[in-house]
Order: sequence, then structure tokens, then C-alpha cells
Amino acid sequence: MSDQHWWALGVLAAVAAGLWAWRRWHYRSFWLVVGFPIVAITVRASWRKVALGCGLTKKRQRFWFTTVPGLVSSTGVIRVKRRFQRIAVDTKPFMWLPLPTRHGWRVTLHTLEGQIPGDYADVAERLAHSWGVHAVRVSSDKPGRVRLAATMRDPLVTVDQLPASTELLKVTVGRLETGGPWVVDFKTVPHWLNAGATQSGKSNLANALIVGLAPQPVALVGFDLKGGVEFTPYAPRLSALATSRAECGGLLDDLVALMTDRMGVCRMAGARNIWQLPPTLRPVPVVVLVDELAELYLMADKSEKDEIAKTSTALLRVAQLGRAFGIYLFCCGQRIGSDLGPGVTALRAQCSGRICHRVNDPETATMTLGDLDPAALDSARAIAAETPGVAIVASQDGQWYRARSFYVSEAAAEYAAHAYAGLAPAWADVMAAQPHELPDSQTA
Ligand SMILES: Nc1ncnc2c1ncn2[C@@H]1O[C@H](COP(=O)(O)OP(=O)(O)OP(=O)(O)O)[C@@H](O)[C@H]1O
Repeated sequence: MSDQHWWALGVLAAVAAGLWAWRRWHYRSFWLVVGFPIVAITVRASWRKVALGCGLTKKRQRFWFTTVPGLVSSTGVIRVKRRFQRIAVDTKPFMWLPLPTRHGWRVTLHTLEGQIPGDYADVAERLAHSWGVHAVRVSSDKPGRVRLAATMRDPLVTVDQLPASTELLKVTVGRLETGGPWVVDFKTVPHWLNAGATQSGKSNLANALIVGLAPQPVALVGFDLKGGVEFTPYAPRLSALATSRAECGGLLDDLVALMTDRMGVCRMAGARNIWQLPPTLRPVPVVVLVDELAELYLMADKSEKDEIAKTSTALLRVAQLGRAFGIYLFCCGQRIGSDLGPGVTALRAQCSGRICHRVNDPETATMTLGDLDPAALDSARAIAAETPGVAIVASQDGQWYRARSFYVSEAAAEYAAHAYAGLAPAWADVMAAQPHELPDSQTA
């Protein structure tokens, strides 16, 4: 080989090594400058074939000019020996230019006549395989438009650290597959259902909430129906902890009384909720963490029937009215099936925040995510045991997302509970009757 060849080989090797290093150490800029333009060109260039293969094209009559009559190749060709022919061509949906996203790209399409976003969602897996990407998600924010969002690699395989919370009652507990933050915001979505089989990551999420809420002026209450093994280590930061159904019943009675009391305060002040009260009158918000929800409803014999009915009614009342009076629920459970009784179904209707980790039975997934897109159910059933913390989340924007919670060990949650123990208001103080008469300064 001549010197020139060696020189060219050396340059090529240096460029390849440079690109590899760039991709390895600063993937985002590499993706924007090198990866994305290549992918965008490939996607645009392959769109006709991909759309055809996925059944997203429509036949339309077109005039076609050819210098070789009879050689026009298209499906359903009307072969006539003329240079201008009217033939049926496969028309693909119009595609805008793809745009880069943090973990891939997105592109907007114009649907063809008779098509709905569901047609595209049905073939999302085919699209992902055709383009060699991890997943393609379909959404539509405007009639006649469909947005495809492709993720190149599963962004949820990496585990991240919990960031500090900056807003009251708002905790960034994980990351969505889009790369965006997964936020549990009790002021916007007051009550949550968190379902998942054992070892699916439910407690990890509760830990993330404890770490996020511990530094905030919030009263935390634990209902730990695993006999207290989950929440007892966090007791220093909890204002109240119930570890049996009887204790939960007592605490729920307290919460109902608290709610009634706060109703009175709001009525006197002409406020619709505690957030409209003047800061001096505004009571502390209460977040109730429930672990093993099903235990509240399981009946060993008929003697427990009345106790279960009472507990279930009180929990439902808290769920129905709690939002306005600053009482929020976060209910975790392995099974949330309708066989547990009508109380669970009614509670579910009140919980607009839905999180479904890996589950063992399809009914729990259906019960948790039931009224969402059926694709969300399929996605929930496909969560692998090797990725604990991955869940399907119904979000505030009415969409569903795959997400993964940040890893928060029990030790980290315990540390936060001890570090912020001083911020836990005593339950007696939380329960202390609120003034039902407005102070003069407030009435003036
Ligand atoms: N987001 C995550 N990232 C990494 N590891 C996680 C994540 N969530 C959970 N894990 C790990 O998975 C295991 C099970 O998690 P966790 O205890 O939260 O599950 P669980 O659903 O509460 O189980 P159980 O019902 O048995 O208590 C733990 O070892 C935990 O460290």
C-alpha cells in the first residue's frame, strides 16, 4: 500500500474515533449535528415505502406521463398505450420535516381522507421496526394531523437521581419516555392510584414522594397496612401513622372531621377552597400515603363487614371532598380489582392520577388505566420485571406515558424523614379546630 493510502486510512480512523468519542461524551450535540440529519433524510426518503408497507396509503387517480407506454409500474395500473395515462397511484400522507427531540425525533403528518389517529397507532410497532427505532408514539393535537414521536433507544433503562422539589406539593418523581419530567403535583391532580405487583417499584415511588415532600410545609400521614414495616422508619416525619385497619378507621374519622372543620372555615371566609383563604388562615395541606390499599377492603368473615363499609365510606368521602380542603391521597396496592367491592371502584373514579407498574393480573391494569387508550394497557402488560420503577402514567394533559421513577432507596427516604423531622406538625396541631370567625384584620 502506498503512503497516500496509509495516510487516507489514518485520517478515516481518526475521524471514526473522533465521532465515536463525540457520541460517547456528548451524545446530545452529536445527535443534533450528525445523527439527526442522517435520520431525518432517511425517514423522509423511506416514507413512501414505509407508509405502503404499513397500509397508510390511499389509491388516487392521477394523470401519468410516460415515454414508454405500458411500462408504468404501479398497483392497479390501467395499461393503455398512451403517453398520458390515468392510473391509480398509492398516495402517502404528507409528511412535514422531522424535528429533533431529546431522545429521537418527531414529525407531523396530514391524514388522508377517512383516516383517524387510531389507524396510525395500530401500526406504531410496524413503523418502529421499519425505521429501526425503539418505539413510535402517536398523538394528535389537531383534526387531520397526526404526530409521530420516535425514541431511538429506551430512555428508561438508565436510572437517574431525584432532583430537589421547588414547589409546594409538587415532586418530580421520575422521567417520562419523552425525556420530560414525571411530576406528581397534588394541587393539580389531588388523588393518585399507584398499582403494581410485588417488586415492581411502588414503594420506591412512595420513597420519592417522602423525600420530595419532607422539606415542604406539609403534614404527611401514613396508612401502612403491611403492619407498619414500610412507613415506620419514616415515622419522625409523619404526623400520624396507622398500621392496622382499625387504626386507619380512626385516622379516617379524624380526616373527615378535619375536612368538615375546614369546610366551615372556607364558608366563613367566602372561599371555595383553602388556597383562596388568606395565608394566616390557610391550614397545612395533608398528604395521605396508603400502602396495600386492598387490605382495607379484604373481608375474612362477615363480622368485618361493617368495619370495612365504614372505612371505605370515610376514604371515599376524603377522596370526594379532600381536594378543596387540602387533603390528598396517594394509594398504593398490588391488586385494585372490582372484586374488592364497590368501594374500590368508587375510589378509583375519584383518583384522576393513575400509575400502573408491572402487574400480575390484567384486571388491575384495566382497573388502574381502564378508561385510557387500550394501547396503554398493552404497554403496561409489556413492562419487564428487569426494569422496576417503570410504569404507565396517566398525565395531566390527558395523555399516557411510559415513565420510570428515580431510584430512591429506603435509606435515603429514612434520612430525609429524620433530617426534616422538625417540620412534621403534631397531629393534634393539625386537628386543632380552625377559627370559624374571621379576625378583624381579615374582615375589614
Ligand atoms: N426506579 C427504580 N430504579 C431502580 N431500581 C428500582 C426502581 N424502583 C424500584 N427499584 C428496585 O426494585 C426493587 C423493588 O422495588 P419496591 O420495593 O419499590 O417494589 P414494590 O412494588 O414496593 O414491592 P413490594 O410490594 O414487594 O414492597 C427494589 O430493590 C428497588 O430498589
